[in-house]
Amino acid sequence: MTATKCAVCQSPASQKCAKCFVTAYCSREHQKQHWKTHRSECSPYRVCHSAELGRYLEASRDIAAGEIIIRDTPLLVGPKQVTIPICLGCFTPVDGSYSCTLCGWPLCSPECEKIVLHYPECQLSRNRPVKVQVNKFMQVNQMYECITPLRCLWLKENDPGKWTTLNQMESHLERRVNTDVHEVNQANVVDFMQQYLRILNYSEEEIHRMCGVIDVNGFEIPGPNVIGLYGKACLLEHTCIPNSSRTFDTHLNIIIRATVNISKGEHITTSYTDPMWGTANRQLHLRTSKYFKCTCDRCKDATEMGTHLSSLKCSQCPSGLVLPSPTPLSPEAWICGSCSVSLILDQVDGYLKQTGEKLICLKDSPLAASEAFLKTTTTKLSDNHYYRTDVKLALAQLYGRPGAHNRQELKDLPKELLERKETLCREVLALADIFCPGLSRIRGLLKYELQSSLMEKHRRLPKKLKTSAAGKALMKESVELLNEATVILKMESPMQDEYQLALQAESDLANLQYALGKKR
Ligand SMILES: C[S@@+](CC[C@H](N)C(=O)[O-])C[C@H]1O[C@@H](n2cnc3c(N)ncnc32)[C@H](O)[C@@H]1O
Repeated sequence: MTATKCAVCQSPASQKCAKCFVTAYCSREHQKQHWKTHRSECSPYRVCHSAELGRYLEASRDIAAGEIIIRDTPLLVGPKQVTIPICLGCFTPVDGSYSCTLCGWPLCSPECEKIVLHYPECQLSRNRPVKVQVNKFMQVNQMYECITPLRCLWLKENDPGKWTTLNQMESHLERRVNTDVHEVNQANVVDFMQQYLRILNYSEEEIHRMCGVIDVNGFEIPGPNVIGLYGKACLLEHTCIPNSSRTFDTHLNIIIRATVNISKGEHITTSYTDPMWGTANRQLHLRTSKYFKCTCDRCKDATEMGTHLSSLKCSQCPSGLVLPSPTPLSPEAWICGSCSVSLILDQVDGYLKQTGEKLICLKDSPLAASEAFLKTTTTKLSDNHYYRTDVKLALAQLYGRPGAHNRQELKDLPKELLERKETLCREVLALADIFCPGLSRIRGLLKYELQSSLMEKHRRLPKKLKTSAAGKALMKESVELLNEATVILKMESPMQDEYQLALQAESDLANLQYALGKKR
């Protein structure tokens, strides 16, 4: 990532731009000469290092919300470790009807055989006396666990620059040894590569290191079951209230944008987990897959910035909330803030596990089952509890969207359900404002849903009320929400459903503006 050649004359460079710390020069004269070109591209970040975080990114100047901070091409992309058989050229599911004529790995067509992405495993799998044979389709197949590590290892001989970048990435290998994940990788990646594919030119340690690099640094690309490794974006540190968002373009480049204004000197952060999860779940995910303990302000605060996203309701006193104590980072018990009643950890974990299982069953049930879940959990979970918020988010999006179990269109939704949609949108949006502030995807989605319910409410007003002060305020709020939703969702990748919603929002906005213009 760090340039070592002068950006002007390509000779060895000893000085770097003091703003971005990325572009390098051999002399002050060449730096001055280059400034006219460099000014517009001067990176808005610099790479820093600390004992706690390792490498991280800091804003080298003020960055405005919405600005692109990083646009990074992948070092490599490959299937996620756990996947059904997919084409190793275009990543669509395969059924075995076509296989690579050179190596035997299933592909979807002869065209995909020519896709360069497939070269690494194709070349490396040819040591076998007979071609690779895959027999299990449409179900998770462990044979694919070796593909992305192989694509990393192949760079050793074929692209030393990328190989160096991969080896600078954190693998946490020493912490993975003797864990379940290491054991599984030994069997499904190392042994499989050495015994089945007969690939013997990489050490066991190198293979395990690449498995670690993928787990710690890989970005899941939405949609095609694919993970990507990116040399710059991997330097983003985690916080539980991030100031950037990520999306991918159709070439699988990653795009990191500021979701809020970031001042010069502030760290640029992302979230490795879902910011709408509660602290215990975020901590568990970070500990077991990224190998660190997050100590951000949110994680240290048992109330999660006053939202009580993880709190329970006390069964012994009317308004008490039960919180992890003495700190959510290492709880020893859960204690009511009002009456001090104490619950042991196993009791809380057991109840949450049971409730989580009920929540999973709601996925294909009628919306009334989700409402019943909210009703029954109201005495035990805080109003904003993450389980309840998860259900509210789903309901906020599903009310007014026709589908299974006779789900109705917005125009047919009974008045009380239209109001319910509005309430749910507002409740979840208030939490997203705190945990995913600014131009985040979830806020864009919720703003779109909220405006649709307000617009429908306005449509149902009697004619004379439409032009009353209340009617106008309703329309004004809807238009503002639609505008904001369009701006946010338009930043999404065209591969994402949200982008389609952005196009819908844009067309709704144009129609609305036309209609309003006509009325004036
Ligand atoms: C994707 S890498 C980030 C770049 C990494 N710091 C480096 O030097 O290559 C993820 C790793 O960075 C470290 N890290 C990121 N965010 C952190 C945080 N908030 N607290 C502590 N460590 C963090 C952890 O070691 C984590 O496994």
